Amino acid sequence: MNQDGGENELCSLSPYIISNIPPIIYYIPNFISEDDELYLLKKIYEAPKPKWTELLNRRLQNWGGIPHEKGMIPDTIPQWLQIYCAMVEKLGIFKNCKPNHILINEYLPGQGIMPHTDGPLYYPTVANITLKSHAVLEWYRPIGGENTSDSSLNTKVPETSLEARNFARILMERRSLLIVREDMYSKYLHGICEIKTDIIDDKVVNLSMCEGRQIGDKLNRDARVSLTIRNVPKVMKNNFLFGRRR
Ligand SMILES: O=C(O)CCC(=O)C(=O)O
Ligand SMILES: [Fe+2]
Repeated sequence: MNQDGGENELCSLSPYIISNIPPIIYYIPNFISEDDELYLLKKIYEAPKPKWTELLNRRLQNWGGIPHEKGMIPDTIPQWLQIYCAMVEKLGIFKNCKPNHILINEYLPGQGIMPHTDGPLYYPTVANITLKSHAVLEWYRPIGGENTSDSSLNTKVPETSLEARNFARILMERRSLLIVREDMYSKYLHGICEIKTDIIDDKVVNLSMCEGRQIGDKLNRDARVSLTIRNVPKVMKNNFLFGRRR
């Protein structure tokens, strides 16, 4: 897409809004080039081993500081990541603030992330770049958040089950950008299932934006690396870190 800045950056994103879900998610295929993807992967895998935090179902690199209720102690973001933060910032999705935090997740086939919301430590907009392999992001209503006015949603499965609360799937292809804001950020939960193959079905709400994909496709996962780019509004000032200056 054209990444030139301008007065109406958000308007230029309107063709990328995913319809038939609550506001707002933008899906931008081919946001970065193949060369950018290779460059990012090279830099990510060059990071020293201690930069990785191993979790049970994925591993991650944290850049920019550790978000904290009392304020994040800011850490330098390397130039190779700042380039992509700037590309995202140009879209005009962070009003009066800039991306200052990047989480890099690596998922092997069969790994995923539990349903969650990103929470109040962040400005309520998240941008996510997918590298190396696709993923399917599952969306869930919160418990007690069922829409009873829609009879098609009435099923025999109790609404407390994850299956019953799962109302949409988004296919994130490699090199794409996903932007989540508003109710989809603050109200609904997202997660990635711990499976090795994704089956494309009619719950995939952005299928028409994914060239060459159709219902029934079986997509085997490779290792996927994602960049989650956010703003942490509360940051410690230097003089808090080193005591009061005299
Ligand atoms: O890897 C992804 O695409 C999702 C990551 C995520 O949800 C998070 O880091 O909060
Ligand atoms: Fe998340």
